Amino acid sequence: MISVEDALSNLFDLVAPMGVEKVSLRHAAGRVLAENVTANRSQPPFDASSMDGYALRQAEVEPDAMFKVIGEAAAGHRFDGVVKPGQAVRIFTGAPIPEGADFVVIQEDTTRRGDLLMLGHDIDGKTNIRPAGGDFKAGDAMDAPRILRPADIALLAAMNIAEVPVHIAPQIAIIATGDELVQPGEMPGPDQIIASNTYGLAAMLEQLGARCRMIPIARDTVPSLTQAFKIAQAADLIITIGGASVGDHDLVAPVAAEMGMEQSFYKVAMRPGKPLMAGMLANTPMIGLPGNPVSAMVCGVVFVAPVVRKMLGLPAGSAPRLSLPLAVDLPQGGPRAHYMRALVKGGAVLPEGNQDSSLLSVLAQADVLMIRPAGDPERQSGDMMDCIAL
Ligand SMILES: Nc1nc2c(c(=O)[nH]1)N[C@H]1C(S)=C(S)[C@@H](COP(=O)(O)OP(=O)(O)OC[C@H]3O[C@@H](n4cnc5c(N)ncnc54)[C@H](O)[C@@H]3O)O[C@H]1N2
Ligand code: MOO
Repeated sequence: MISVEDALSNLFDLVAPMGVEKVSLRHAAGRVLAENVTANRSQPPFDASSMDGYALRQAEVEPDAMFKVIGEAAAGHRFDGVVKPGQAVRIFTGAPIPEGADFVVIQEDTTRRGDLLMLGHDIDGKTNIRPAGGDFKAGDAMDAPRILRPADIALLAAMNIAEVPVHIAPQIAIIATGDELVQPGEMPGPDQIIASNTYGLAAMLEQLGARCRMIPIARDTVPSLTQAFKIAQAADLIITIGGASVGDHDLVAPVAAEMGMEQSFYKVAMRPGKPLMAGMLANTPMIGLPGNPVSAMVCGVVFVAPVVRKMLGLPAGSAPRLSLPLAVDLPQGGPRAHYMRALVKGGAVLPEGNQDSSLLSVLAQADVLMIRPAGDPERQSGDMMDCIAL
């Protein structure tokens, strides 16, 4: 049995970041930027008015000063002439500042009659001009890697980057194993249940940006599992669920071995999730998750999601932690790290009463996984605990 940390580091050794493809900006949200990109232009590309008003010379601003309005500058339509002493140009937000002007008086501070403009008495020193390149300059970079958020998409658009280099989404094959399983929506026999954790895992990994393919359920026979592995082999990562333990029908390890899998490790000192295995099947990394629904989902959070993040080009690291005070006292922990389903109440973390690894209802209402390291001592209410948000 190896530690969670060693298991994760072994898993990172099995995978490499995916290659790069260009996608249109419209399809880049949520993808991982793969190369630094640089702005094709500056924004704003010219000194621009930030208000509706009049462009003139700041040196001439004083109470009751009079100007002659000689033209208009609107967004998309600059004023071509030069503003000379005693002159002003009607200007609107977003318009280029005309040559000669260095100040915009907002229209609320003016009185206009025909071509004549008179300033009011309370004009402050704010120029109301956005300088050229004040947002970003041509050549400014957005650095990779980076998960592109909506604000990044807006920035890339303003930089006039219509095609974005992103990491190719890994294709993940998910194999459920077991004679007892049917797909959601099917009619289960009297001894059967519905495959659930495969769906939870696919949702988790697709949310990160992977593409998941549900392989037909492998039955508890060597030919059926062999067939499932063959179908899955074109994927970038194979995940099996179930059949990982020591029972007579737990065939994942022997069948994978028969097919030439180079095992990286088997069994991790954690609960739930002990019978986790991983290795290379031909050239495809494979992770075998335990079948208990909560075990598979916890292993998804602790191991598979970080592996997928590495494949997506993000830094290899464990799931992000937050630190929360414990709401209750806890007796000494066991020899395996315990990833406890827990609620967050009033800012404190409260482990749920029943930690059985079959209880999806408990997992679904949990806010965090609270981590008790292997050999954790007795804990008092108020002790700070590492948690992973769910
Ligand atoms: N003698 C021992 N028995 C078990 C041990 C052990 O160390 N010694 N470990 C236990 C632990 S811990 C776990 S976890 C399970 C893992 O077993 P498997 O990975 O072989 O999983 P299965 O036996 O196939 O299934 C376990 C359980 O989960 C249900 N299951 C399986 N796949 C799915 C699915 N896709 N969706 C929903 N539910 C699924 C399955 O019906 C079983 O109820 O082994 C313990 N036993
Ligand atoms: O480790 Mo099992 O995954 O405890 O239920």
